[in-house]
Amino acid sequence: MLFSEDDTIIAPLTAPGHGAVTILRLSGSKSLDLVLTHFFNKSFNRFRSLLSHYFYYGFICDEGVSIDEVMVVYMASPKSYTREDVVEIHCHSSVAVVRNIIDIFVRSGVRIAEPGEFTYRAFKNGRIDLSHAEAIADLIAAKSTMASQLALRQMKGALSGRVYEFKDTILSMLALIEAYIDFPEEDIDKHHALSIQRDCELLLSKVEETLSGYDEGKILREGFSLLILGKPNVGKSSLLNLLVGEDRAIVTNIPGTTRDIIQETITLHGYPITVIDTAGIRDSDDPIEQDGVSRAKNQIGSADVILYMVDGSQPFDISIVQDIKLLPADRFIFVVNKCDKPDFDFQESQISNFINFSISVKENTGVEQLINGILDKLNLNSRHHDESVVLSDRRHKDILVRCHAFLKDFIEAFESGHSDEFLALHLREALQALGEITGETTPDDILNDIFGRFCIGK
Ligand SMILES: Nc1nc2c(c(=O)[nH]1)N(C=O)[C@@H](CNc1ccc(C(=O)N[C@@H](CCC(=O)O)C(=O)O)cc1)CN2
Ligand SMILES: Nc1nc2c(ncn2[C@@H]2O[C@H](COP(=O)(O)OP(=O)(O)OP(=O)(O)O)[C@@H](O)[C@H]2O)c(=O)[nH]1
Ligand SMILES: [Mg+2]
Repeated sequence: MLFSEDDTIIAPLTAPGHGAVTILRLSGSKSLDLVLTHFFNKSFNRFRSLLSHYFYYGFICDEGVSIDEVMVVYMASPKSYTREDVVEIHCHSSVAVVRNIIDIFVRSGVRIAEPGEFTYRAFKNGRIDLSHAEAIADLIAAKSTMASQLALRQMKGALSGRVYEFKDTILSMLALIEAYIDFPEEDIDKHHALSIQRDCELLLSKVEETLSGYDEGKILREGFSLLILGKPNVGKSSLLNLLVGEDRAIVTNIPGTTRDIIQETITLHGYPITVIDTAGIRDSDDPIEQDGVSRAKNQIGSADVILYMVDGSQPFDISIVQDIKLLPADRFIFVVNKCDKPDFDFQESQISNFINFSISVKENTGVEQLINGILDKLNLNSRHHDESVVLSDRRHKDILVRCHAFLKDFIEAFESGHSDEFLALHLREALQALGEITGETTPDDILNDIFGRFCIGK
């Protein structure tokens, strides 16, 4: 059982203790009556009723004692966030005031809402589907403009629109096949068979196209990590500072300056990026520095892109080749720094197998090309600002992969002339999978998990 659904619930929509005003939201059939009992105008008379969607000024009182000066808005069912009667009380943010007002309602039988419970009611009452609810959570968590735009597109139905379109196609194929189930002696006529085959192929390619946007969608939503590795003193921390736009890390000309992992999140070309600066890789007797070096190496497995930086004004250190062997070729870029120095002399042949960029952090040259190189490595430049990307959630991706497999099973069974019942089964499995995106067929434990991730008041 997820949440009980017929009681009236209350929670702050905003974080109490921060800012000037806190919004308390009540949802459920008792909301209006209970607020009317405690809401007085400036002459300290009770309001007899409230018009829906109008702001009212007044005082919340408890047994004749005024608790706070507030604004109240009533949203009559079904034109509200939850589709139930909703009343918002906009009160002052004092922790004491907020607690006192909530207490008044709890004493009258109102329950404190669980995280995600208002949105769950909006879902249960059919105002939004599940992918819309998930998009609301994404929007709240969005760290960059592009991530918030992506969430907003999903909220407006970009993903569910596609899912409903897929379902319609499957339903019409199913209708044709089911029509034949009642006449087992009849074979599917050529014309129908051709149209089923064509529809299914087209559908498969649309599902594939949607899936192909996932990598970019995931990066838009969650960003990616950029790990900076290299020998000591090559300019790793200087690059971090340049990208972040402030002196975040200590920079000195003493090799071994950085010891710990330093990470900062920035936005480049709209993508949220976590830049990770590390200790220079070398053998050292200093246990602190050694620990720093192993921390640096531990990041390799999880980083999305790895910059390996060398100092082009120094003779090529052969142990660089050893370092590079640790790095996954598909995720790493070689950067030669300090190209401003007169003794800069880097022999490309030494690393000719790798994509490489010459830069000067000091003079900020070559850095924009490097950034483009990083985005290329993640295939982001080519599809920049692509409105067609609608898939960013692992759950949705896994469902579409399952749906694709069921459709493949179907078309194979169809071409091998399996029974109509068997064919219909594959199509129903595909429909069932799609319903988990929009919420019609999502198991309760997954719903619990999704709504449990919301913050209080949502
Ligand atoms: N004061 C306040 N600000 C807020 C919210 C809120 O609930 N209260 N929101 C959320 O927490 C967000 C806005 N989202 C909302 C989404 C739907 C409805 C709503 O009432 N929808 C109805 C009626 C629409 C209409 O009036 O045309 C519906 O879709 O049927 C309200 C807010 C952000 N700002
Ligand atoms: N000429 C020149 N000097 C640079 C450049 N980038 C960094 N430096 C200098 O190189 C020295 C080392 O820079 P850091 O950024 O501390 O190097 P690091 O790789 O973080 O060093 P560790 O933390 O010791 O591993 C500093 O004196 C920087 O000012 C560059 O592009 N050109
Ligand atoms: Mg450093």
